[in-house]
Parts: sequence; C-alpha cells; structure tokens
Amino acid sequence: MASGLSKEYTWEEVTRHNKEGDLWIVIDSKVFDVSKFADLHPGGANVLYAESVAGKDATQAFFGLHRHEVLLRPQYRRLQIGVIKGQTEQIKPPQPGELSKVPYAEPTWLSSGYHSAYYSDNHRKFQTALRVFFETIVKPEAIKCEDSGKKISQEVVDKMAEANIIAMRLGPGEHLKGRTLMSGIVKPEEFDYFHEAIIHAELARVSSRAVVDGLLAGGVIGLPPILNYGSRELYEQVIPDALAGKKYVALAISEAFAGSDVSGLQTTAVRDGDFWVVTGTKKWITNGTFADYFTTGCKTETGFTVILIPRGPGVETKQIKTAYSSVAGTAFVTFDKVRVPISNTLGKVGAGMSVILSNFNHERWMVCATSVSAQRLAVEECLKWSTQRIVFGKPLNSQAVIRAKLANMISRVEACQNWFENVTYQMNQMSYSQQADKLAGPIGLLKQFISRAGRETAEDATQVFGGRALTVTGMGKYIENYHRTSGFDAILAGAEDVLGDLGVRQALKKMPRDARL
Ligand code: HEM
Repeated sequence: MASGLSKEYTWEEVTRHNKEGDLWIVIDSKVFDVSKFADLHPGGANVLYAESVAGKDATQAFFGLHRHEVLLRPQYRRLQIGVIKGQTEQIKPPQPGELSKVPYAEPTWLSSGYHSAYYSDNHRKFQTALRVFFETIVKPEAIKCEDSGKKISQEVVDKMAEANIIAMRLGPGEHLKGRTLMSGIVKPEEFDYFHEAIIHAELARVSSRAVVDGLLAGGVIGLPPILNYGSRELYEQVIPDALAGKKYVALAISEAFAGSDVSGLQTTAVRDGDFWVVTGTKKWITNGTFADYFTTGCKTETGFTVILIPRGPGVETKQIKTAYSSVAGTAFVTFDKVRVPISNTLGKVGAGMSVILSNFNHERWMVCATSVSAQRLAVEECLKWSTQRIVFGKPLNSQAVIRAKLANMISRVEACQNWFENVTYQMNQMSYSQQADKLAGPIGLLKQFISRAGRETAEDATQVFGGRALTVTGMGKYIENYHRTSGFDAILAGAEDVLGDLGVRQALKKMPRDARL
C-alpha cells in the first residue's frame, strides 16, 4: 500500500478540491490538503481560495512568496497527502554538505570544472566535513539563538571542541599538536591558513553575524596573545580548558575613550608587588558577558601592557544592546582595582602595542574570511530570488537594472575572494613576526576593501529583494540580517578608513628613497 506521502492522485481528482473546507493545492508535484490549515495560514486564507491556486498547481505562486524550507517544517510537511501521478519533484531540498550549483554561489576552487592554485583535495574534503557540521549542528542552534539572544549552548560548544574546531580557529601552530582534527581529515602539521579560512567561511554561512561572533569569536581574538606571548604556566592554566570549550576568553582592547586609536586607551595597571592593580572600563567586548578571562590592553608606567584578567572580584560585565542579537555577548566591562598576578602579563611590560597590533592581523583576516563568504551567500540569494520572482509578468532578472546589480555583486565578491586568497597564501609562507611586518598593511587594505564591498553588496541585495529584505523572517531574511550587520565588519577590529590609511602609511614607510618619476 502506498504511504501517505507517495499516494498518487490525478489532476482531475485534485481540481475537485477547490473550495473553502475542501481545499487541495499542488506544489512541485506534491499534493497538500490545506482545508483546515487555510485559516491558520500566516499569509491569510483568501490567497489559498483564489481561482489560480485552489485545486491547482501553485508552485510558482508558492516559490514567489516562501523559502523552500517552509515545506520542510514538520507542521507543514504533514499537510502533504500524496503526489501527482506521473510527476516527480523538480525542486530538491538541499542536502547537508551539498555544494550549490548556482553560478558564483561557491568560490572557483569548489566549482565543478574550475581550478585553484591554492587548495588541495584535502581542503575540499575538510570543507565538506565543515559544511555538514555547521549545517547540521550549528545552524539549527544559530536560528534559535539569533532570535532568543541567548548564549550558544554548551552542547554545541562541546561538539566544536570534540572536533577541535575551537583550536583550529586559532590557525596553524603548536596548539594543534597531538589533536585529532575533524576526525583526522587533516593532520595537525598539515593544517594551514586555507583550512582555517574554510572554517570561518563555512561558519559565515549560518547567516547570522551575531552567531558568527557569539560562537566564541572572543577566543579567536583573545587566545593568540596567550599562545604567542604567555608564559608556559599561563598557557597550561588557560589554553587546554579554553580549547576544550570549558572556559571562555574575550579580547578587551576598545574603550568608550578609544577604539581604533589604541594609543588613547585609559585603563591603567599599576604595579603593587607581585600584582597589577587594574582600573578602567572596556566597551564593545565580544563574548564579554560570559567570558572567564579578558585579554586586556592596559596603560602602564612604561607604555602599554597586555594583561590576562580572570573574572573575579572587581570585574563586572554588562550586556550592551547592539544592532545585532545579544547572542554575541557584547559587553561593557568594568575593572575596579582588580588584582592580577604579574605572571599574567602577555609579552614584555610596555611592549603591549606590538602584542595588540600583531594580534590584529589575524583578527582582521578572519573578518575578511567571514565577510567574503557572507557576500557570496548574498549573491546566491539574489540570483535565486531574481530568477523565481515574477514581476511585470517576467522573472525579476529580466530587468537590466537588476542584472547590473548582479554584475557588480559578482565582480566584487570575486575580487575580494582572489585578493583574500593571495594574502592567505602569503600567511602560509611567513612566520608570525614576518606577517606582522609584511602583512599588516595589506591586511588593513584588504579589510577596508572587503568591508566596503560587503556594504555595497548588502545595499544592492536589499534593492533586489525589495520589502522582503526589511523583514527578519521570510524570503529575504538572510539579506535583512546581512544588511543590518555588514557594517560591523567595517568597524570591528579597526575602522575601515583607519585600516585603509594604515595600509598606505605602511607602504609609504617602505618607499625607496630614490623613487622618482
Ligand atoms: C502548503 C502550502 C503553504 C504553506 C505551508 C504556507 C506557509 C506560509 C508561511 C509559514 C508563511 C509565513 C512567511 C514565511 O515563513 O515564509 C506564509 C506566508 C504567505 N503565504 Fe503561504 N503557505 C502555503 C501556500 C501558499 C500559497 C499557495 C500561496 C499563494 C498565493 C501563499 C501565499 C502566502 C502569502 C501571500 C504570504 C505572506 C508573504 C509575506 O508576508 O511576504 N501561501 N505562508
């Protein structure tokens, strides 16, 4: 006997159920009994009674108004009573880990028939595993947390730790030694910055900028100074627990007094025997509301010093309401005469500026990785939407103005991707200190270029989606989220214009003295 879902109906049968109380519709060969659902339909009952919909093939009308995922929700899935005899579904639901076949929806290294100078088959295998992980484990949670504003669950954090994703997000290095990375797909000594870039790119596809940050981004930027400048004891005390997802770390640099102008920081650390006494405030601290440690930039008698401050007496954190979800845990942090052992100093006393600046490179590069991926998703969304949306009797993409926007969006993301890959390749060839010397300028310029491109793409995508890009649910929900949050990329880790200027100033410093026209 055919099961409910595979029961076959003829068109003749379907068309008989075309009125209030006895209403069937067909979407992509699937027959739905919406007799009782009609009154509960969020779009209203009347649209379903329309002559062109009731008892008819409503595929085009449906996909002009809903995302495919609506049909996959259990409460709607059970409305399906069978299929049309002799027809098969054309619009397949995406499978976890699947690559998109939409042109430009994937970078060339993942597109069939194209080649890459940078990525190997190992990167491809790694990418597949990461996509499955983020789509099946992180995305469902991301949707909930984006909405509730609650911290990402410990269960998800534990799964990230188990796969060693928390450790891999800090890049290649000693901290990966002896770890099994993504069930052994990549060996610790073979893990490179392209593998790391894949993690950031796949994470960005959860399509919530706040979740990208809420998923322990504080550690990605707060842990490297401990790895690179902390004592062995401090390393043992903090790193194993942080990489196991048991302790959380935030980077506490910016203040209401100074953001990109790091030299204007006012939090002070005064030496008292074997302790620092830290007083001051920090603002916009990602993951600060739930962090156990703060990698903190302080003013000391001689210059700046970076100190690791554990949460304890005198440390207070308050949630800051931002344009994105509070899942990111953005905090205002107060240090009130906090006593911290001198051994918690990261790097040399007074040499904090180079600790902060070298750390910024990796952070800015990470922002670039997530932004390029988010932009690519916006391109995919716009290509799909402009194909399925019918306006003036034709697909939206038959309008030249829409195609012109698509051309700009595609060109921007490809330009961003290619420059990003070149910089990533340079990182693979350089030591941490070489990167600090040679790449601070290029990464500053890259971030300026990418965050600007991202905002332009968010703007274009909003125009393509129209009103749907203004609502947090429905067809344009990813574009709404990206439009609302793409500006964060232009600010966090250094304001766009300041970074562009940094790139030029670094270049000017390296101008040959004898350069003449
Ligand atoms: C099984 C069939 C259907 C289900 C389960 C369904 C479900 C939904 C849901 C959940 C929404 C809320 C918005 C969203 O989450 O995307 C919605 C909105 C809507 N639906 Fe349906 N729907 C169905 C069929 C149809 C059909 C055939 C039409 C045809 C005209 C239609 C017209 C609308 C409209 C106009 C809206 C409001 C869209 C907006 O606010 O942008 N629906 N529907």
